[in-house]
Amino acid sequence: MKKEVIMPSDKTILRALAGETLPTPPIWMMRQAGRYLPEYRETRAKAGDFLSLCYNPELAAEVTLQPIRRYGFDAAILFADILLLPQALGADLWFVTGEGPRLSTIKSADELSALKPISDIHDTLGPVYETVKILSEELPQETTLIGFAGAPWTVATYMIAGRGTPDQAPAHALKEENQAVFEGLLKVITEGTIAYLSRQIDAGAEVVKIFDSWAGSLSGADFVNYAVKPTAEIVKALKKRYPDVPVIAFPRGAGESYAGMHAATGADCIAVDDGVDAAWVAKYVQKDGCVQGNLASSHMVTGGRGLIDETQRICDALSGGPHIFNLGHGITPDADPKNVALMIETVRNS
Ligand SMILES: Cc1c2[nH]c(c1CCC(=O)O)Cc1[nH]c(c(CCC(=O)O)c1C)Cc1[nH]c(c(CCC(=O)O)c1C)Cc1[nH]c(c(C)c1CCC(=O)O)C2
Repeated sequence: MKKEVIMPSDKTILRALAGETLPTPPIWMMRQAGRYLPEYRETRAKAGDFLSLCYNPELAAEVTLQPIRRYGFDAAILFADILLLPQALGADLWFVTGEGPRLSTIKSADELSALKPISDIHDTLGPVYETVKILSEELPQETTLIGFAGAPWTVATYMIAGRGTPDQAPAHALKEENQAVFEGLLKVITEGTIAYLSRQIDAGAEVVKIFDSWAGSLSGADFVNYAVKPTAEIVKALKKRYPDVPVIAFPRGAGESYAGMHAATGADCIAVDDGVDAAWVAKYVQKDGCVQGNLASSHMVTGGRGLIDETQRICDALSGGPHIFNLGHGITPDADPKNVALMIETVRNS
């Protein structure tokens, strides 16, 4: 039988990113490959630990595909982590079970200059590009492949503190106490991210997303200089090389500063967290282009009528423009896989 050929422009995620208002929003979910899925836990156990999974192209591709098989999401996101880039730059990286990441820290000019040159990062990141390549061959043809990296500020907060922090205090302290080292580190991460995302695109990523998970802890001029500008620089460099590859920017916690972010960053789509109301997003953000979001991930734990009503409310509020349905942040390990199916069913019948 002749296989129906789906052109890239028929992929719903790419159509939304190009600015099209679709009758039903396409959907994917942050951390869709993760610990809430028994099949993920099984593959992770086979890999040994989280980082071994990230650097094993066959198994990383397998966990990326699991939520696509189970749910038929419209996009797959490469399975990797934003902290692989610091590791590729020479930082030590390990994960403490139940606690999160640990890294060697960068706080001085000497530590900054001891990082590897950008051209060396691909030695470490090669397996990630291989994962992308496998996925671009194995994904269903209607599924869009998203590559990603962390935004410089967010990655810097981990490199400076050596771990996740509730308030990013060590990064704020370095910013005040040694601006040259702080800005030098952002510059290295910015250049590394451009190189890293370029290789992901070369390997087959059709969209890239920049995660600025801690953007919300910057305010005023700092928000502009350290969240908006580095992301804008990455977008500009990628657009120059790959004018047709859409970029999603996620300045989490930006609040009112989400307004104007399309123009400020040059991104095709702004992902919004659940700290802003969908009706507000429609009026002040979606008027400028595609938006992605923003169901609170707690609904994946609680489910029921609350999940259905809130999903419908978000779909309705954002139905007048380009919208990709997603959570406001990653799904948590305690989520019930049945609630994910309920969310998808609700979106597709909205
Ligand atoms: C800040 C950040 C990190 N990583 C990431 C961010 C930005 C997004 C966000 O704010 O959540 C991004 C990320 N991390 C992971 C992905 C894969 C793709 C996806 O499914 O979204 C993506 C896009 C896998 C992962 N990254 C991590 C896991 C869990 C690891 C495990 O299996 O034990 C997964 C599936 C580990 C990780 N990685 C990181 C932390 C703080 C942790 C520990 C917290 C936790 O355990 O959830 C750093």
